[in-house]
Amino acid sequence: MNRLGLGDLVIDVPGRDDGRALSLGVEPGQVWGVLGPNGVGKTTLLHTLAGLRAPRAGQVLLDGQALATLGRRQVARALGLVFQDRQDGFPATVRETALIGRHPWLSAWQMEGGEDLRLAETALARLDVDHLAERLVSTLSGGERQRLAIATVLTQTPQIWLADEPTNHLDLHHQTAVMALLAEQAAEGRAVMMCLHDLNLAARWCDHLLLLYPDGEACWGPRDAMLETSALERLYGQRLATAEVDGAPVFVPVR
Ligand SMILES: Nc1ncnc2c1ncn2[C@@H]1O[C@H](COP(=O)(O)OP(=O)(O)OP(=O)(O)O)[C@@H](O)[C@H]1O
Repeated sequence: MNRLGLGDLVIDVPGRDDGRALSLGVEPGQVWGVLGPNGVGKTTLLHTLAGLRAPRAGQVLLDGQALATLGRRQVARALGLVFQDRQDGFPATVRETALIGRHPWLSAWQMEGGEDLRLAETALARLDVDHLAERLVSTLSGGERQRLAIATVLTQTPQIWLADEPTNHLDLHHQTAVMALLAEQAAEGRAVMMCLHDLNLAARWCDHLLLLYPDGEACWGPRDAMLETSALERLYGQRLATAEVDGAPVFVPVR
């Protein structure tokens, strides 16, 4: 299952009137960025797409089938989630945590095998946390935890990535490495949708954008059509100066 559909989807943002219904498809090979100010509903949207929260109206579709009608294991194999709230349930090492990504693929009492371990080791190395494999997760820094969360989803091998601020806590080098990884996932035929606060990362790495406005309005489409300065200024309530660097637009807040 590698196509995510939003069919007249109205997300349930507490205390807010219904916003514009969202109708779009996140196709294999596409990288979608969701942009909007604090509290507009970006996380709520991703949670709804993951089936963790019911929409007010409309539906989420995987390959045209309503998410609500699919089995949990089927959904867990298809969707990889990089979300913000992570709790340390019990003491686990970095390697053990990455291997949790294989659980949708194993039966209830099946132990991880050699191929599972290989996938985890490759993912840990890709996210530059392989040297921490024996460490307890509780001892990791914020950025190391974030990279482990992404390595765990990479170990899972989902066809669709849903990521809530995947560059959170990351230094500049690791921000770029993670965006490159997500772009690579798309180039290999997977679909990616992520929330971002950094407009410039979105402008450089996403090919489609969904803009969520505080009044419930929304617009979406190919990146170049969405990166209109006046629309972005209205989105954030912030004046912006623009330049072009390295072939991509760069937006800088104006005091
Ligand atoms: N359980 C809840 N009870 C009440 N309000 C909630 C609850 N969960 C979310 N909200 C509210 O819903 C709105 C949307 O929240 P959401 O986390 O989706 O926003 P966001 O766009 O991801 O914000 P941010 O950029 O700050 O991460 C916010 O105003 C938030 O306070």
